[in-house]
Amino acid sequence: MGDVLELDAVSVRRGTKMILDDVSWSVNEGERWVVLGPNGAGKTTVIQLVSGRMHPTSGSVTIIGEPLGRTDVAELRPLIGVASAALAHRIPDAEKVLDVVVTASYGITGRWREQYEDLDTDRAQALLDVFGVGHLSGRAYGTLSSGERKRVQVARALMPDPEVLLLDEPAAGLDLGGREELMQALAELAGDRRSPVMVLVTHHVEEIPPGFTHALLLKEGTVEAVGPIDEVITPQHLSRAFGLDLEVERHRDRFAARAAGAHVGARAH
Ligand SMILES: Nc1ncnc2c1ncn2[C@@H]1O[C@H](COP(=O)(O)OP(=O)(O)OP(=O)(O)O)[C@@H](O)[C@H]1O
Repeated sequence: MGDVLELDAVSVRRGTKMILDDVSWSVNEGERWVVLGPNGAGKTTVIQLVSGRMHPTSGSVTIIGEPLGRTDVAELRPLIGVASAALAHRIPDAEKVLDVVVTASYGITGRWREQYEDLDTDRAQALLDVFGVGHLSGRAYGTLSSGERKRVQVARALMPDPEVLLLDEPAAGLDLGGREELMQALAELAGDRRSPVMVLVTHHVEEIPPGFTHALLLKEGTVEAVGPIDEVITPQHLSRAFGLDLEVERHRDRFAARAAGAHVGARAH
C-alpha cells in the first residue's frame, strides 16, 4: 500500500531558526499516529505541512500520493480534515452548532446563503451524535463548553469524509471528564477500519487514545524516535525528548508518564 502522507528529508527554516531539520516520516493506510514532543518541537509545523498549509524550505512533502508544490492544494484540502485551535478560532460564536459541522462540506466557516441538501444536515447530525453532542445541534457554538466545542470540531473535521484526519491537541484545556469522553470517542474512531488515517498531536502520553498504532517523537525540530507506538513511547526516548528522567507506564491501552522517583507525599513540609 502506498504512503498516504510522506515527508522526505524535510527542513523548515524561519530566519536563522531551523523549525524542522531533516525530518522523514511516512504514514500508510489504516495507521493511527500520534505526534508527540515538548513545546516548540515542531509538531504543529508538521501538521501544517501535511495539510498543505505550508511548504518546506527543502525536502519533499507528499499528501495522498500528490507531491506538494506540483498539485493544486485546493483540490487536496477536502480530503484532509483538520481540527486545530487555529481553525476553531475562526468559527463565529453565533453560528449554530449544526451549521458549524455542515459548512465543512464546503470548506468554509459561517453559513451564509448556501443551500445544503438534507443529506448533508443528516450526516452532520449523525456525526454530532457519534461524539455525544447531538443534543446541542441547535445551540449557538459560543455557548458550548470547551469540551463540547472540541467534540464539535472533530465532527466538523470528519464532515467531508476525509482520507486523513489531523487533530492538533484535541484534548488541550479539557477537564478530566471531558478528556476521557473525548479519548473514548477517538478510540472508537481509531478502531473503525472505515475511519480515515488519523494523526493526533499532543504533549501528553495520557492523551493518546486506545487504538493508536504509531508515534513520531520530535525534539527541537528533529526526529527522536519514529515507528510502532510501543517502540517509541519508552522511558529512554521520552526522557531524551523532554529532557528529564521519566518513568512510563502502560495500563491496558493507555500510557502515563511522570518524573522518575516522583512519589506522592514526597514533598517536604
Ligand atoms: N514564523 C516563525 N518564525 C520563527 N520561528 C517560528 C515561526 N513559526 C514557528 N516558529 C518556531 O518554531 C518552533 C516550532 O513551532 P511549532 O508550533 O511547530 O511547535 P510545537 O511542537 O507545535 O509547539 P507547541 O507544543 O508549543 O504548540 C517554535 O520554537 C516556534 O517558536
